[in-house]
Amino acid sequence: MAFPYPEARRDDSVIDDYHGTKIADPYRWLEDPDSNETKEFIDAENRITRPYLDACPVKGNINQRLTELWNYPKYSCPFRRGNRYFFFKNTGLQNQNVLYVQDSLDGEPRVFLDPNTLSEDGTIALSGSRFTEDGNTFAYGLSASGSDWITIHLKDVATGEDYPEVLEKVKFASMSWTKDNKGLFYSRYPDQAGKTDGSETEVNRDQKLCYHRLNTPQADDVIVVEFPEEPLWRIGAEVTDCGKYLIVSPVKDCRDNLLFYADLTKQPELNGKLHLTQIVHKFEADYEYITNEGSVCIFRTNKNAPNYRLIKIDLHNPTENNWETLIPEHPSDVLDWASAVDNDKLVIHYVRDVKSVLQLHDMKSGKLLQTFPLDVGSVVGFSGKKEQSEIFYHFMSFLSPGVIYHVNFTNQPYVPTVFREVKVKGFDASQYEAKQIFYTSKDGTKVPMFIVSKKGLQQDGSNPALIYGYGGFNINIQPSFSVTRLVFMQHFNGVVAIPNIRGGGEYGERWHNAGRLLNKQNVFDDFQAAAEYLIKEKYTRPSLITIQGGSNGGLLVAACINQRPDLYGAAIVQVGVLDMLRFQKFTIGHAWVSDYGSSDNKTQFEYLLRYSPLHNIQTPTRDIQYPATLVLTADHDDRVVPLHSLKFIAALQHAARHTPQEHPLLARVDTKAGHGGGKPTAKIIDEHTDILCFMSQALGLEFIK
Ligand SMILES: O=C(NCC(=O)N1CCC[C@H]1C(=O)O)OCc1ccccc1
Repeated sequence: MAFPYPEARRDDSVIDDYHGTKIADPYRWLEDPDSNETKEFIDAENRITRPYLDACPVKGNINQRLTELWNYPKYSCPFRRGNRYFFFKNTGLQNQNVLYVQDSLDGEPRVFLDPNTLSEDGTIALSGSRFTEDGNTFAYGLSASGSDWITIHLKDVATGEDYPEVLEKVKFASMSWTKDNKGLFYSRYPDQAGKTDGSETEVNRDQKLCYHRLNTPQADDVIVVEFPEEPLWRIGAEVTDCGKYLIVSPVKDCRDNLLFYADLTKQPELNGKLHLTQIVHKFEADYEYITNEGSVCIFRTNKNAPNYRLIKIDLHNPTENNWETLIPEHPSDVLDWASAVDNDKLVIHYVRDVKSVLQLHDMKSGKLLQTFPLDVGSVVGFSGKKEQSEIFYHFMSFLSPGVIYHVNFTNQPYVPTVFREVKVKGFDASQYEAKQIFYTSKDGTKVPMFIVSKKGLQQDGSNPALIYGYGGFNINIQPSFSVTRLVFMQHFNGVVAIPNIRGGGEYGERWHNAGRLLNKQNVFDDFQAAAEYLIKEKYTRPSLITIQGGSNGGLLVAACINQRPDLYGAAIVQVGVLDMLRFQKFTIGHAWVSDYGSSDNKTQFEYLLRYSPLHNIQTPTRDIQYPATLVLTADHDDRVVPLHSLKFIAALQHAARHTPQEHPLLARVDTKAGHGGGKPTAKIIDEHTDILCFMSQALGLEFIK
């Protein structure tokens, strides 16, 4: 079916010079989100995509099943603040989760904050929140249309009334109250010319750490930390459990941070710049504050420990040769997070071959006290505090949406009890199976992969497969429950495959380093080898494979269809990073150089040019054409600005015009939506309906009732 793709103007006068190499960028004009020409291009793309998706004969069935299965109650772990309990709940199809408050764990829940009342279409979302130590004041961020920008609001917990002030120009902010409950530290950007609603592309720079006193205007806030000579740094800050110190952790990209601390008892007035003592002087590792006993702080770090370890740093003598190891690096398990509980214990989450392990350790000695039993899956939620004698944790797997466990430390032995178990109407987990296999990648590396499907599927190559990948930024893709994948398995006999490709953090820093900078091609090789494994083992065949990824995963999918268009039947490229020569010029893109490098560096430019999706588009021939490809983005995505997707689809459609390319190459550009965070349920279901419709249409998949 030849498509009348929009004819996007090609401005051949735009030629960039990278270290002597000339690179054309004919769709540079698509980088202006506000030009009429860009808006018309977006409308033209949606005008061909919408009818194609709506023509899907089983769209109604797909949408109905997604909606039915989605409609199960979702809960967060309860958490205690002051003398109240709180928890998030979604009855099933609510656009945004609702925050409830109880006077006791089995008290009658009352709505505390319902973001659904803040907008008709659910596009106002809660994004970050912090209670004061006494639990009487609640700071919360609101984001609109999926943007990373938030406004901070302050609510009196007892009355539910908001204080008058609203804190603006906040993004990538840590919020941390002083223990006197009178104010909070937060990070903000300076006022900038032009709009800041998330549809702009200007670089985020010059972030400051401020202190806000409750019930005063933001204009009176004080800049307490800034690094004016480092405009790209983001400033993390956290008041220690004891309230005496402020830990300040600047980060310049997406890994490694410095460490400073301020003794708040020596500068309690907080009316100017804080005096900082520097602890870590080089960007060479991650350091994350866990808790402290007096001046001795516990940090999680990968310094000399690629699988991470816990160390103790005495703020009174913080030089590295005085650091002590509290919990040494495990030879294979990755120390993913740690949390102080019950005054003298640490709950520690490990990732072992991509599966969760949850342990209790003695805070003083580091000694293992107990391992909490878990099925194969992930701990996706946790609540507990140093001074509290109970914890909750939320377990999830491919086939279970969630069990919340409760552990009370007031009596031995510490036995987890089921606090809440959620069932999904119309889903019988016993009909499905999830397994983990290890396959061999191009360079011989063993890569784990989860394979989930109906039990008893014939391995005769006749099943459609959906391969999802990410592959970057030290992110672990652990088992999770997905209604959309359930519909694909139940109604298309689909096989869902999740390869844990390099670039992620599944095997610590080594795995991350093996998939970034000049090793990035390993990520694509791993993903392509996953498809080849599924074909060889007769789970599926190329024309029935869909590959899917978002953001860095969108880069993965787009690079893979450029490199191996023959291997797949369909490709879903969500909010992808697709112009690898220019990503650092927009919003927070400069932070990604830790994984990608930068075209400003000659060696890295030459490497980036070899895989950048926008710069490696092939011309389809009779023998080899692109798989059916759907590129998705949205107008308020200020994490990965939509220009990546717009330039890519324009170039792809241009390459395909007047060639034997028959499979559709389409773009779906949503409005009042962003990178994904905070997306209302209605929009998520619409988007997933479209994705399954695209797969069904493109691969000719029959819907099994
Ligand atoms: O840019 C990122 N993270 C990396 C990111 O979002 N990436 C990296 C590549 C594209 C996109 C993605 O994969 O989602 O985070 C910015 C941030 C958020 C919160 C606090 C501090 C800093």
